[in-house]
Amino acid sequence: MTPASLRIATRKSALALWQAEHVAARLRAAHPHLAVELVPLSTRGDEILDRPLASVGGKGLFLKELEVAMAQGRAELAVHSLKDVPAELEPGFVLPAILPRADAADAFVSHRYADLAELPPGARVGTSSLRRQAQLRALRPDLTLLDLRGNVGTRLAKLDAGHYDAIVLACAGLERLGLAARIRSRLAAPDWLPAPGQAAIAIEARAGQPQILALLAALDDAETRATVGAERAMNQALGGSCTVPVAAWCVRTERGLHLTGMVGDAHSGRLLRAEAGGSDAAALGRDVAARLLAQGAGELLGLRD
Ligand SMILES: NCc1[nH]cc(CCC(=O)O)c1CC(=O)O
Repeated sequence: MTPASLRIATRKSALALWQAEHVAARLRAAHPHLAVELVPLSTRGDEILDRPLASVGGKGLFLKELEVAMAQGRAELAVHSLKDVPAELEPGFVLPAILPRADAADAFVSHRYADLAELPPGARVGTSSLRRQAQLRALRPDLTLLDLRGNVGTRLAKLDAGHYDAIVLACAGLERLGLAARIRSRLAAPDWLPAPGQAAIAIEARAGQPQILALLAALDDAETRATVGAERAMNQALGGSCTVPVAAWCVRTERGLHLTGMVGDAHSGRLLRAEAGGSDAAALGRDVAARLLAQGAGELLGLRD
């Protein structure tokens, strides 16, 4: 039986609520008779704010409580930033829809400086992402990298309070929150790569409910699924989650999918890069992962903790 209403489990940050509202609006537009409501919840990833996420460990820190809500029948779906979704889902869960990707670049945000090159030697840059730290180290070994956790608003407030000369955030998050004016410059491919799946919103639901999954699949964007699928397959083959210094960027060209991948070391700034083309997203992801491993990526990934 087709359900008359759907409940969306979401985190309570402004960005998460924006994304859940966006999905709710898209679902109402696709299914005019469907009632859609939000179920805001707190996750461990939101509560632990005093440590870098990489040190908290455990994949899916932002997902667990939302999956519990779905398992207990308190919600039919959850909305996530795809980059926070581990390459391997918990058993019994699927991603019936991946929405069209927004700007996947990172943003350089600063009051005094227009871009990375303008920063004076030793400038203080805030980010707790090992992926961003590794790329900053590689491009500017002189910088002082400082931890910066919290939701987007908290991070901007810490920059505004003078704790940093610049910070790095996702462009997509700033744009969704109406904060695009804070972007001084974009850190983008080919010089800089995003997290696998960055800027894509994913819907998660329990497997085995064909009617519900069919309603949700109406929002799926096949093109985004293919490109982020390659990025996530690469990450999975490297054993990655959002807490390892792995970056990936896949685009569609006239000749098919093209994937560039990177593995870095946040301390030394050593970066390994590989790229390849292909037609099958999963095979392409494994291909680029194998090229990175052949260059010694396993050692870098093992070194990180
Ligand atoms: N880790 C937090 C997170 N998860 C997704 C986004 C941005 C939105 C997106 O990538 O879809 C952010 C904020 C950031 O990295 O600045």
